[in-house]
Amino acid sequence: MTNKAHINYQLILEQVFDKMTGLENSGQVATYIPQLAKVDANKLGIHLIDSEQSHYSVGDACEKFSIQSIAKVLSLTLALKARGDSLWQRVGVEPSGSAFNSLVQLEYEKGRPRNPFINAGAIVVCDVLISEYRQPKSELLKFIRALSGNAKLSFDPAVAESEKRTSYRNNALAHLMKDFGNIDNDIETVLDLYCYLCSIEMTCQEMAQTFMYLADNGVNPLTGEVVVSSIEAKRINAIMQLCGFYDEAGEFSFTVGLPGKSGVGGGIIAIHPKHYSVAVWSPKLNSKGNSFIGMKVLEAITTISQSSIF
Ligand SMILES: NC(=O)CC[C@H](N)C(=O)O
Repeated sequence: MTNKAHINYQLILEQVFDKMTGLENSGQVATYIPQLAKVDANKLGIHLIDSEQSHYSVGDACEKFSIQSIAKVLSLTLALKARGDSLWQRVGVEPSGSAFNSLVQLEYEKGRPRNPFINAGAIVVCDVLISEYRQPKSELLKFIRALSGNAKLSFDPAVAESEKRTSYRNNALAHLMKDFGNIDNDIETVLDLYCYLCSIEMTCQEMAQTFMYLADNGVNPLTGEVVVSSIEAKRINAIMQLCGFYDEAGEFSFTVGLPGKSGVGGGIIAIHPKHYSVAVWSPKLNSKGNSFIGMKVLEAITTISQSSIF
């Protein structure tokens, strides 16, 4: 990796953090998963790791939160390792332009989700993981623990069970896809894995570390292990760029200019390939389900440091 030498990221993060405390946050915490509504809405953490493995941190960067849809990048990576290019027969790589849990396109497009980051696509990816692994939950944890360097990372069963009880839309998506022949396994088993996947908890620091393989051509910089080929890392970043924010992917590209992925827990991961990975957490969401302050933080970081991919 090359380094954007001499950028003082710590100073930039502190500047950005101060700027955010003065900003009105008109977002709302997600309440449709009841357990998520219990979070302290005023948290803000940012953590950046550069190409030399230097860490920069401000605010609540060491507090755990529910990573929700950000985990879909990790399940996709594991499924790609198992299936390679044949995975794309089941799920596409086009932006949806729709909400993360929308049903509309799925019927028109015969049960093949537009991409792996909308709920329908991530549910198909979970179906693939169940077909590939005897114990997909442990396999996922093993994979994510190796990336993060933390052998204790885990699911939050309270969040997973809370989501399972209220997962009406995800049930509808899974049933529709089963009808089109795009779900092989039992729907309850698939949704169980999906809800546990979304319930993984991490701190901003752990998240920035976990995703460093996408800043480092597919290599886990902690171990030197090749997680995916550089071509696959490029492709995953490309899908994040185009699909990581649902119907706000254009806005994220426009204002931030990095591949990224959001979750309804208020987290966002963004990658500057070959330079850094940055995680931000602020629980209140805008109307598209993306962290209101998180988007502003990343816009400020790429603007002040003049380091976007564009
Ligand atoms: N955008 C998200 O983070 C959504 C994930 C959430 N678990 C859901 O399925 O609704």
